[in-house]
This record gives sequence, C-alpha cells and structure tokens, in this order.
Amino acid sequence: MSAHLTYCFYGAGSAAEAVVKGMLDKKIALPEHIQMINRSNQERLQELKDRYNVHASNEPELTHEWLRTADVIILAMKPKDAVQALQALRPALESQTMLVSLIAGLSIATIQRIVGPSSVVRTMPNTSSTIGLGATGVCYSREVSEEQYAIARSMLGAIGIVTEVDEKDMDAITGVSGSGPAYVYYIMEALIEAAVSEGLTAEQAESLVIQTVRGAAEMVRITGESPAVLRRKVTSPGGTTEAALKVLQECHVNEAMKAAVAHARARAAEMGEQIGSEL
Ligand SMILES: NC(=O)C1=CN([C@@H]2O[C@H](COP(=O)(O)OP(=O)(O)OC[C@H]3O[C@@H](n4cnc5c(N)ncnc54)[C@H](O)[C@@H]3O)[C@@H](O)[C@H]2O)C=CC1
Ligand SMILES: O=C(O)[C@@H]1CCC=N1
Repeated sequence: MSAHLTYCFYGAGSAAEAVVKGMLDKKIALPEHIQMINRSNQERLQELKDRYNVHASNEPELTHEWLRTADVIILAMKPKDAVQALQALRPALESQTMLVSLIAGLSIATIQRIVGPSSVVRTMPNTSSTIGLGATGVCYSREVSEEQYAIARSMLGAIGIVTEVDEKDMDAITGVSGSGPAYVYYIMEALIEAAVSEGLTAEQAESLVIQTVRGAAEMVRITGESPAVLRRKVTSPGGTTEAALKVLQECHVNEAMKAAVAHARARAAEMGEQIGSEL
C-alpha cells in the first residue's frame, strides 16, 4: 500500500537512521524512495548512502525539490533547529504532504503555526526502532486523512509497537520510552562495572549482563507475568537477591526512576515551550 510513496527525512541523525533502518528491514519502502537531508555533514550523508543505498543530500536545489514532492516528510532535527527548518519548509510544503514529527516537545499546534494547517503526525519513537523493537507513542492532527493514518501506522508499525495517546501524554511518553533505552543502558553499565569490581573480566561481565537483561525482558514478554511476580520468583527468602534488593530500596532507586522520568517529561515540555517562544 505504501511501497510506492516517497519519504523525505528532514534531519539525518540517529533518530532518522533508526526509523530508516527499521523501514528498510521490513520493506515498508524501497531505498530509492527514501531521501535524507542534513545541514552540512557530507561524510554522514555518504555513510547513509553507502549503508542503506538511500538518496542523501544537503544541496539546496535538490533538497527543496525533495521537500516539495515527498508524500511524507519526517521532521528529525533537534528541537533547537526546528523553527528555522520549518520556516524553510513552509514555501515548499504541498497541501497533500503528511508531516511526521519525531521532535521531542514540539506540539502539533506549534508546527501548524509555522507551516499552516496541514496533516501532522506527532510521534516519539526510540532508537530500538533500528532493530524493529521500537516503542513509539503517536497522536494525530485532525487534518490527517484515513489514507494518511494508514500510511503512518504502517511506517511506525514497521519499527516496533505503536501506542496511540492524547497529545497531552506525548511528553510523558518521551520520558518513559523515548529516553528509556538510555536508562536501561545506564543500569547495564552500572551492573558491568559492579561485576568487574567483583573480579570478573570485562568480557565476562558484558556477556553475562547483556544476556541477563535480554532474558529478563523476554521472560516478561513470553510468560505474560508481571515484572513484580517474576522478581518475587528470583527472590528466595533470606537469600542473595533479597540482600541486594534491600540495598536498592535503601538507595531509593524506585523514587530515583520516578524523578528521572518526571525530569525528562518536564524537559520535553520546556523544549516545546522554547520552540513556541521563538515565534
Ligand atoms: N535520539 C533519540 O533517541 C531520539 C530522538 N528523537 C528526536 O529526534 C530529533 C533528532 O534527534 P537525533 O537524531 O538524536 O539528533 P542528531 O543531532 O543526531 O540529528 C539531527 C539532524 O538534523 C539535521 N538538521 C538540523 N537542522 C537542519 C536543517 N535546518 N536542515 C536540514 N537538516 C537539519 C542535522 O544535520 C542532523 O542530521 C530530536 O528532535 C529528538 O527529540 C526522538 C526519538 C528518539
Ligand atoms: O534526549 C532527547 O532529547 C531525545 C528525545 C528522546 C530520546 N532522545
């Protein structure tokens, strides 16, 4: 259904690459139907061409043409660059084009204040989209047609699971699953460090920790049991896990996680407000 469409990635960093890789792996688009634009880094453009066989450029005449003719434009620049990029996009934007924004904090209303009434899909994917295991939150502007909705669903569905939310919840999604992979990596780093300080080699520590995290996530998914139930099954009364969890509780890890997510959510809102205040 969407195989013939052209997707123009406006911004060619890690978020754009994660989505492109996921889409190509699932054959949602052919490489020749994917265009990637960045501001100035030629080396990066060449890397993307070599890696995925997609079109990639920052040459103004060509990229203007891409933005004018694409069926879907994916906004994938940093929030601080969004106003300038959207202002540059405005004259090229055709009424039937759908905008899919990956930008943290940026509201549909702010996008439309700059480019006018248009079909906008506001999403928050994460970098696990690279391997088709993304967790994406999404909401839609009222201009999005049924056909565009189906295109967005197929594109986002190709990179992982998709959760539709009210726009007011997008900043929370950003704090939970958008930034979430970094929290898991942070815990993995800490566990690897702990293993090494207990005398294991770095290689031993890494492979044990990777498999432990992978196995724990798969256990939740495959058994359908909650993390709390599975945690209790690991925790023999008076045993080692109990001793360790007591320390985590004393260190208020639970509260720290809540505060971390709340700060990420607040930062997303703040970045959105900053963009709005530039207008
Ligand atoms: N990195 C992540 O895990 C995730 C990032 N996001 C969002 O994706 C967006 C991009 O993030 P990253 O990929 O991490 O950033 P990045 O810094 O890796 O990439 C940004 C890209 O935008 C390009 N760019 C900036 N201004 C431009 C302009 N005027 N014209 C053309 N290209 C322009 C840059 O050249 C670069 O290719 C952010 O808004 C972020 O909130 C969303 C979900 C996950
Ligand atoms: O750190 C950030 O701002 C972006 C949004 C979610 C993940 N990375």
